[in-house]
Amino acid sequence: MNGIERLKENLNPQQLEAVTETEGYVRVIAGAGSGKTKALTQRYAYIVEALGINTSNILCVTFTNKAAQEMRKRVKRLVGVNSDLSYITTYHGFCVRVLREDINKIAYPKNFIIMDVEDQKTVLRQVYIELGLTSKILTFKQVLRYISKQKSSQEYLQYILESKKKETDNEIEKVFIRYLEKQQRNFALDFDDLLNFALYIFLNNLDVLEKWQKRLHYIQVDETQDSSQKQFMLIEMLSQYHKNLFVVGDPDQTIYEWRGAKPEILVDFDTQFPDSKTIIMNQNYRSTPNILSLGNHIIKNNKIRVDKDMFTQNAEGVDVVHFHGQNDYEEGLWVANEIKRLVAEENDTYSDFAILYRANHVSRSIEQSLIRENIPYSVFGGIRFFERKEIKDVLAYLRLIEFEDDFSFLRVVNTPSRGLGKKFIENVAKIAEKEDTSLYTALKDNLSQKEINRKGAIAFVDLIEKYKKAKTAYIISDLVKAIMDESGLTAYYRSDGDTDRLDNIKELQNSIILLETQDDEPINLMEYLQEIALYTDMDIDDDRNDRVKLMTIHTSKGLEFPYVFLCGFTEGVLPSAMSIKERRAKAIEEERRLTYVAITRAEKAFYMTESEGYNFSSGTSKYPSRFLFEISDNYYVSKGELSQEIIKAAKEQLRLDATRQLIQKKFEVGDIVNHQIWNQGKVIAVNEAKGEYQIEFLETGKIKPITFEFKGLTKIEDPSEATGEERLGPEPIAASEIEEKDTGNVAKPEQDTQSPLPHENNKGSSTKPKENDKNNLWSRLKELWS
Ligand SMILES: Nc1ncnc2c1ncn2[C@@H]1O[C@H](COP(=O)(O)OP(=O)(O)OP(=O)(O)O)[C@@H](O)[C@H]1O
Repeated sequence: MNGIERLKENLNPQQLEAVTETEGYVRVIAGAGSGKTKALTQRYAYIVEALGINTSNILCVTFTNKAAQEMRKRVKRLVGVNSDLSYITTYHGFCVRVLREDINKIAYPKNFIIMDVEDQKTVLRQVYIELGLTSKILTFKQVLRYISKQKSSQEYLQYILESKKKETDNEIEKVFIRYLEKQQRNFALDFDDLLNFALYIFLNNLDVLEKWQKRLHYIQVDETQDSSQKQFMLIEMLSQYHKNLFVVGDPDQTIYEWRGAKPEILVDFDTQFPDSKTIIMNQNYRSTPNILSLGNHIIKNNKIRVDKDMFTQNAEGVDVVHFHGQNDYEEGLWVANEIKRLVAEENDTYSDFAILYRANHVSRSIEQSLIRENIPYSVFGGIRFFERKEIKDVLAYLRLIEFEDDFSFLRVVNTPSRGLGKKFIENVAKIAEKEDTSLYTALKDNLSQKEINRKGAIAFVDLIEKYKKAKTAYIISDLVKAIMDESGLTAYYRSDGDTDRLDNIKELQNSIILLETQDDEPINLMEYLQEIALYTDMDIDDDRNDRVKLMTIHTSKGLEFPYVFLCGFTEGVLPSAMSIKERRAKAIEEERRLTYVAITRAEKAFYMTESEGYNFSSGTSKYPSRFLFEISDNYYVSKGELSQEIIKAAKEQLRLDATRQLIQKKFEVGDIVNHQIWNQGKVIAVNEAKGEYQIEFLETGKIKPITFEFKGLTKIEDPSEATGEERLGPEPIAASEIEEKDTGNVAKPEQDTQSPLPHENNKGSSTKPKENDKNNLWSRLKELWS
C-alpha cells in the first residue's frame, strides 16, 4: 500500500470526503468523538503527500497551543520529521508570525515584546503608583477586563499607532491610557493586540495582505465554533486569493461564547459561502451507546443549535452512574474508592481515569480523598489544591503560630509586603545562626536591634504573638478569618482581583468548617495542622505517568479517557451561578454544552457526582445541578441517598430562580425613576442579558446597577416635575459603554458582519484586493468593533 492509500485507510465515507475534498470552501460539522482531529490531520498529510504542497503553504489554525503541538506530532508521524510545521499554530501564534515579519510597517521593531497577564499586572502596579490608586478603588481584574473590552474596538490603535492624544477625568480610562503609553514605550503587545495589530497591518498595507494571501494556498481551521468574529475575519481575508478554506467544528461544543466565540460562523458558513460544501460527521467512535445517549439527551435541551443526533456502533458497555454524597468528604471518598475498585478488578491503570470539574475549588475534597487513599494524581493545567500559593500562605501563618518554623516564617514575613526585603532576612538569619535559634525567635527577641528594627517587623511579631496567645480561644475557621484580615492577606488577594484565589481560600475555610461540624470534640490547631500535613507534604516519587488526571472541563476539551468522573455536579457550580448572573439564558446553554463536553470525553464509563452541604459561592445549601433533573432516570443508575426533601427543595430553588429570570425590564433608557432609598434617578442603560439597569442618581451623582426584580423602583411619569432634571446626566449611553462583560442586548449588526466579503470572480486571476474591498473590510471591521 502506498502512502496515499494509507492516508485513506480506516476512514468512513464522510471522513474520506473531508480528507480528499481539498479545493474550495468546505465545512465539516462533526460531533463529539467523530474523528475531527483524525480527519484534520489526515487531510493535512494528504495535501502534502498526494498534492505535493509544501507545508509552508498550508496554514492550520487550532484553538490551543496544546492542540497545535498534538497536531504537529501526529502530522510528523504521517509526513516525516523534516517538514516545517510552524504554520500549524493558534490564531495568536499565527499573528506573531505575521508581526515578526511585517510589524516594521507600523514602525515597531521585529523583536517586540509579548506580554502575558503577569506582565500586564506589573505594568498596572506601576500605573497605580503613579496615579496614587489602590485596589480598593479598582481591582486589577476590573482594569484588565476594561482593557480587553476597549481592545475589542479599534479606537485605541489611534493612540498607540497614530499618536492621537486623549484627556480624561475617568479613573479607569486614565489607567488605560497610562497602560497604553507604557506598552508603546516598550514596544510591548498584549494578547489582544496581536490580532488587532495583524488586522491593522493587513488593512493598511494591501501589499502585505497580498503576500500572505498568496503564500497560504490551503487554510484549515479546527474548533471553528470557538473562533471569534475578528479571528475569522483574518482567516477569511487570507483565503480570498486561493479560496481553499476548510473549517471544522461542533456547535454543541462551543464553550467560549463568554469571551467572544461566535458559533454562527460555523452555522452560517454555507450562507456566507454559497458555493461551499458541507460534510456532516455524526458517527462517534469514542463512547459507549449509554454515554452517547446521555450526551444527546442533555444537549437536546439547548434551543440554539443545529440538531444532529450522534450514533455509535460501539458495544453497549456499563451504565452511567450518578452518586449523591451527604457531604463533599463522602463524595470524594466514593470517587477514590471506585477508582481503587476498578484498578483492582478491571485491570485498569490510574492514567485511565479523569476527574473533571467546572470550578477549580471543587478539586479540594477530591484531592484530599485521593491522597488519603494513596492514589497518585496530577492536576492538568493547574496546581494541586494544597500547593496553590494562596493556600500555602494561609497555612504558613497557622504553622508559624503553632511551630515557629523557618519555612513558614520565610513564606509569610513579607507576604503581604511589609517592606522586609532580602537584606532584612539576611540580618535576621545572621542573628538566628549566632544564637542558634529559629528565625522567628531571633526576630522576636532582637526587635530593638538597629538592623532589624522596622515598623513592619514589629507589626508582624505583634500579630503572631497575639494569635499564639489567643489560638485556644478561637475555632480554627475563625482563626483563619481573623489572621487573613489582620495580616492583610484578604486585602492582598482581593487587590489581586483573581477571584479564583479568594474562592480557593473560601473552600479551605469551608473544609475546616466541615471538619469542625463533623467532630464532637473541637479540633485544636496542632491536630488540624497534623491532619493537613498529609496533604501538603506529598511524596510524589511514584511512577509519574500512571496517575489519575484532574482538570477543569475547559481543559478537557478535545481529550478522551476510558473513565470520566464529573464531580461537583452541583447547582451554582455547574451551571455556574456567576455565569448565569452575568449572561442568564445564554449562560445556561453554554453551561449545558460544558456538561456535554464532559460527558463526551468518556470512552468506557461516565460518572456524575455531587453532595449536600453549604455552597459558599451562592451562600445557600448545595443541591444537585438542574441538568441532573433534565435527565430521565433510565439514562443512569443512582448511588448514594438523595432524599425526596432535597429534590423538592432543589426544584423549588430552581423555580424561584426561573421566575426571577423571567422578570422583564419595566423601564427604558431615559426614564426618570424614584428609588426607595436614593430617590430620583435616571435610567442611563439597560442590560437585558444581565437583567439590570444602570441608574444615575440625582442626589449622589453616582451610577448604580439595579436589578430588574427590585421592587423599590417606580417611574416618575412626568419628568418635568423632577427637580434638577438637568443634573440627571447627559444623553443616554449604551450599556456596552458601561458594562465590562458581554451584554447580549447590545444590538450588533449580525447580518452585516456575516455577509460575504466580495469574492474575485476568476479564481486566482485578479489578485490585488480592490480599493472598495478595503473600504468594505474597514466598514465591516468598524461595525464589528463598534
Ligand atoms: N474511522 C475511524 N475508525 C476507528 N476509530 C476512529 C475513526 N475515526 C476516529 N476514530 C477514533 O475515535 C476517537 C475520537 O476521534 P477524535 O479525537 O479525532 O475525535 P474528535 O471529533 O476530535 O472529538 P472531540 O471533538 O469530541 O474532541 C479517537 O480515539 C480516534 O482514534
